[in-house]
Amino acid sequence: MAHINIVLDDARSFLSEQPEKLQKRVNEVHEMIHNKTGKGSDFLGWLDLPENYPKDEFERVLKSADKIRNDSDVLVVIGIGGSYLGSKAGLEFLNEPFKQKKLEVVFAGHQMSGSYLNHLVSYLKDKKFSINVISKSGTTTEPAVAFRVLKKLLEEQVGLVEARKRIYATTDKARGALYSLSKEEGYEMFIIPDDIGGRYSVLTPVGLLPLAADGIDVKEMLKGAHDAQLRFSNPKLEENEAYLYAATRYLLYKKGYKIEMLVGYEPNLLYVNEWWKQLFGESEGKENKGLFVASAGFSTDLHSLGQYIQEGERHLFETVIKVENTTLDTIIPSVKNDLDQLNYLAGKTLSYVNSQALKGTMMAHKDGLVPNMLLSIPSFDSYTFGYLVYFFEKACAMSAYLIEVNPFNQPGVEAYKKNMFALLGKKGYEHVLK
Ligand SMILES: O=P(O)(O)OC[C@H]1O[C@](O)(CO)[C@@H](O)[C@@H]1O
Repeated sequence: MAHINIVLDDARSFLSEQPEKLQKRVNEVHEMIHNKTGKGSDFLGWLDLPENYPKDEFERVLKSADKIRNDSDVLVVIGIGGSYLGSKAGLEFLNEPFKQKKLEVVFAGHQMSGSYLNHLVSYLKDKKFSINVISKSGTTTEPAVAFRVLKKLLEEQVGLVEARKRIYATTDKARGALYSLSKEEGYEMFIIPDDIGGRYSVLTPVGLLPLAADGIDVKEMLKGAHDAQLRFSNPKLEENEAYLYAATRYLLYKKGYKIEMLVGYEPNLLYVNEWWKQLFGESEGKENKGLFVASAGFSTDLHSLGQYIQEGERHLFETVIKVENTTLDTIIPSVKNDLDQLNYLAGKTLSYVNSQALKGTMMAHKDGLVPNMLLSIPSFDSYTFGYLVYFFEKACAMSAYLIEVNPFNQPGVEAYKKNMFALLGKKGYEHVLK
């Protein structure tokens, strides 16, 4: 049975060719992925990771997570892009809003705001904290700067020896400044495998350590990913929802819909959107090709972007995530005088109202000539998160190969870095702005 359901009813009528017609091409790309013959095939380590997850490393992740919870009130996760978005998405997906936990997980090094870092330093001053610094290359400016500042703070707070026991480094197995520094200092180290790129790394220690430290059942998460791996190893479109999604978005793109919006109706999904945007944006946006990926949280954004989606330029389609069961709910009370005129909703749950908003919006957007796809997931649980991650990873590889780009590189992100380094006077970049 499919764990993610995909409903294409509101997309099909916009297509002249149906996704099932692409089966032959999908089979070819599937072979390319599984036989590792496509562009960038050195980066397919995520494909069977859930099945072959190294046991000893998994045990070390769990042990370190326990130690972090015992040592600290706060875990600072330092990383940017694929080195933080997956764990942030997982935390938001799985955690209950407003719940105070024994360990607080906060993020740093995901931007360059001096003000943010200054506030974080003040916040940490009278708290016990550990650091998980994550960088595959080990040389990315944002996390490196944040680490320099927070490492100093921790060393001043607890001394060099204890600080070394509270810093966990997740990086390459043999290269990069973070690798050398961590070896030198003797930090507990976790490896990001050579064949897994940053945006595909959430199921490696990149995501697992912060999530496990937060108390999330990462075993279940890997189980979900493993079941997705098994389901999506069959290329048949009628049994492979990841490929069906990829084929449909490809056909919509070919029809002139250049923007895909990922839409959720629960705030817990907001960072899944952010993670998904990096996954698809960095994988497909190259060689002047690729869907522009955007996102929205409804019904919030129906009161802002909703106007554009309904009546603006007709170049976008939506992929809507519906969560079938949210654990807690709110019943709308009945009031005597009905001054707010809401008694027609009395006794109904807010989830019911939300689901009618979803239905009504999909109908309205379809009428406004916006194709829609619906992905239903059962609930906010670790298994589903792992499953969803793998679903999008596999769909992304298929999607990028369908438009014939390398899903696993990101040459374009170097352009701004070169200019920035030249402007900052970094050695070796003097020629760039001449
Ligand atoms: O883990 P690293 O090497 O610090 O890289 C962080 C992020 O920066 C990029 O290399 C470029 O934005 C992403 O692909 C990556 O996820």
